[in-house]
Amino acid sequence: MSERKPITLQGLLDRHARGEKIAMLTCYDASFATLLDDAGVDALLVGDSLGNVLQGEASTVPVALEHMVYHTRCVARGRRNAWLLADLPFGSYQTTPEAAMLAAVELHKAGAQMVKLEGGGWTTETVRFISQRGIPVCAHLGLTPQTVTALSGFKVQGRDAAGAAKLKADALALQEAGAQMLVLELVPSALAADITQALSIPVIGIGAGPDCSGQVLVLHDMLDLSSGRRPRFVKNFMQGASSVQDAVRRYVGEVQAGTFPHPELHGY
Ligand SMILES: Nc1nc(=O)c2c([nH]1)NC[C@@H]1CN(c3ccc(C(=O)N[C@@H](CCC(=O)O)C(=O)O)cc3)CN21
Ligand SMILES: CC(C)C(=O)C(=O)O
Ligand SMILES: [Mg+2]
Repeated sequence: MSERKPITLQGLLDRHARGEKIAMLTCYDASFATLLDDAGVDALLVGDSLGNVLQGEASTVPVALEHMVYHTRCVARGRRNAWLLADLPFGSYQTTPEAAMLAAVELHKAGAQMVKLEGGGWTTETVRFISQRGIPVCAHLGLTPQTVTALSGFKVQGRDAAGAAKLKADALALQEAGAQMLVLELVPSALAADITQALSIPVIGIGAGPDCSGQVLVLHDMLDLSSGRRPRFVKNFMQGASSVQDAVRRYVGEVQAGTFPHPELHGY
């Protein structure tokens, strides 16, 4: 692994063009950044899920920009080669594209190579604004946890024909607006496959079936460190693993081979 070179945006898009799956995990500190990177993880996401797994909050809503900047800096110091993304937290991009840009600049200066924001059609203007000004953007559709209140819970999205059509139209609009990656969360596998086929940018799934361009999980979930109920899309990679490093290597191997997620065990 040590001969790996830092992944650039072009390198990531080239891998996608060759049909290689992208293995992403969330990461919040320097120690794990180095471990995950050495285990072959392609992309590290400083997720606002740190609100849940680090801060003990019930949702990602309370997470502040300063928290995201702090953890992005921690991960950036430990990272060697993996592509580094960070979530724009709730409130930092909803008001205006200008406000979103200022928040994106803070994350970018802290080391994030790409910023991720949640939401459909209304975010296209913001995605265009940020990406045109030099910071790569990842969109996030399907279950958007920051709007869990309005969505009335953590539920599968795009189940009916109208919802599915809206999701696909939003995905195409976001790609057109300059998004260079899309996270698709908690949608039926067939819909995720259809959207992945329709887009040229990589689509990273979480609870979206095996036919995406790559996968992401929350680190604490796949290492079985999250107490309580686990969503069905999670697999415990510590089961049968000899170490954390081994568990992460297995995750990378299964994502690259297309054997995780299993359509019946982890799909909708
Ligand atoms: N630890 C952790 N893991 C995550 O995957 C995660 C976070 N935190 N925080 C932010 C969001 C919230 N996410 C969630 C939260 C709950 C469900 C959930 O309860 N899913 C159920 C019901 C789905 C349904 O049937 O509608 C499931 O069985 O998957 C899914 C995703 C994903 N993200
Ligand atoms: C689950 C991923 C996609 C995320 O947004 C997060 O960890 O915050
Ligand atoms: Mg997030």
